[in-house]
Amino acid sequence: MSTSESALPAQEQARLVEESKRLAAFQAVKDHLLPSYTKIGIGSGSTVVYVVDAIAALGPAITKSMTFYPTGAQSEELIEAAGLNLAYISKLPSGTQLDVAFDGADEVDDDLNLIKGGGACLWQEKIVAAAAKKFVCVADFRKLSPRLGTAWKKGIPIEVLPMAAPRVLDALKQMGSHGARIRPGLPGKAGAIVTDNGMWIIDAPFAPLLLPKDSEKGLHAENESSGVWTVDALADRLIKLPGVAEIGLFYGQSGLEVASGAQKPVAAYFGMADGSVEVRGAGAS
Ligand SMILES: O=C[C@H](O)[C@H](O)[C@H](O)COP(=O)(O)O
Repeated sequence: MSTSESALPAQEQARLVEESKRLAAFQAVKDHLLPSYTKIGIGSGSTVVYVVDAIAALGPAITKSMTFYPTGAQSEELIEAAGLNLAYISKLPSGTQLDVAFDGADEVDDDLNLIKGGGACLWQEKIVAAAAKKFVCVADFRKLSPRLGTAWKKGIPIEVLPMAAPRVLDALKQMGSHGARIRPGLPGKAGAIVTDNGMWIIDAPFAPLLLPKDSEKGLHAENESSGVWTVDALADRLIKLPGVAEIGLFYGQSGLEVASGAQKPVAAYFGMADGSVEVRGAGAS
C-alpha cells in the first residue's frame, strides 16, 4: 500500500481494497471466461468471492452449460451458494483439462510467480491450476511486487504432514529461514491450523526471492544458509523435503509455454487504488 493509501482511515482503506478486488475479478472474468467454456476451476480466498459474483452475474443462460471445480471447502460453498453446477476434480476424466481456473494470491512477482496459502489453501489450488488450459490470477494492488517476499513478510506457506513438522523446521533453518514456524489455529482453537487435507502449515520467511533477470544486475543467491534463493531453486528444494505435501510457491513455466501442468498464471489482474485494473501477462482471449 502506498503512503497516500495508508494515510486513509482504516475503514476507507478496507473499502478501497475490497473495491479493487471486485474490479479485478469482473475484468478477469470478462476477458477470460468465454461462453463456450464448460469446465471452470474456482480457487480460494476473499478475492475469489468476487470472481464467483462476476460469473453468477452472467446469468443462468450462460452458466447453465458450465461446471465449476472447487479447490476446497470454501470454494465448494461459494459455488453452491451462487447456484452454479458443482463437480470435483477427482471426477474429471483422465486426459481432460479445465478450460480456465481463477484464483487469488498473496503476492505476485514480475515473472508471475506466486505465493499462495495465506488462507491455508494451496495443495488443491495447485492441482486445479495445473489441470487448467489457462490459469488466471486475480488480486488487489497490495499483492503486486517485484520479488516474492517483498510485501508478503509472513513467509512461504508449506503444507506438511504433522509428524514431519519438526524435521521440516530443522531443514528450513539450515536453508536460512530462521523465523519458520507452525501456523497456529484460529483464535479459540488449540493447536495448529489444520488444512482441508488434514495437514499443517509451516510459514517460512526468506529474503526476497531472486529472478533470472537479477543475475544480470549482479544479484546472486549466495549459499544455502544465507537464506538468499532464486524462486526456482528454493521451490525445487522445498518440494523435495520429506514430509512436505505441497508448497505455496506457484512457479516454473506458465500455461502459455507448456501444454498442461503449469502452476504459473497466464495473466494476473490487479485492481488498483485509482479504480483501474492492471494486467500482467496475457490480456483478453
Ligand atoms: O490460502 C489461500 C489462497 O491461496 C488465497 O488464494 C490467497 O491467500 C489469497 O487470498 P485473498 O484473496 O483472500 O487475499
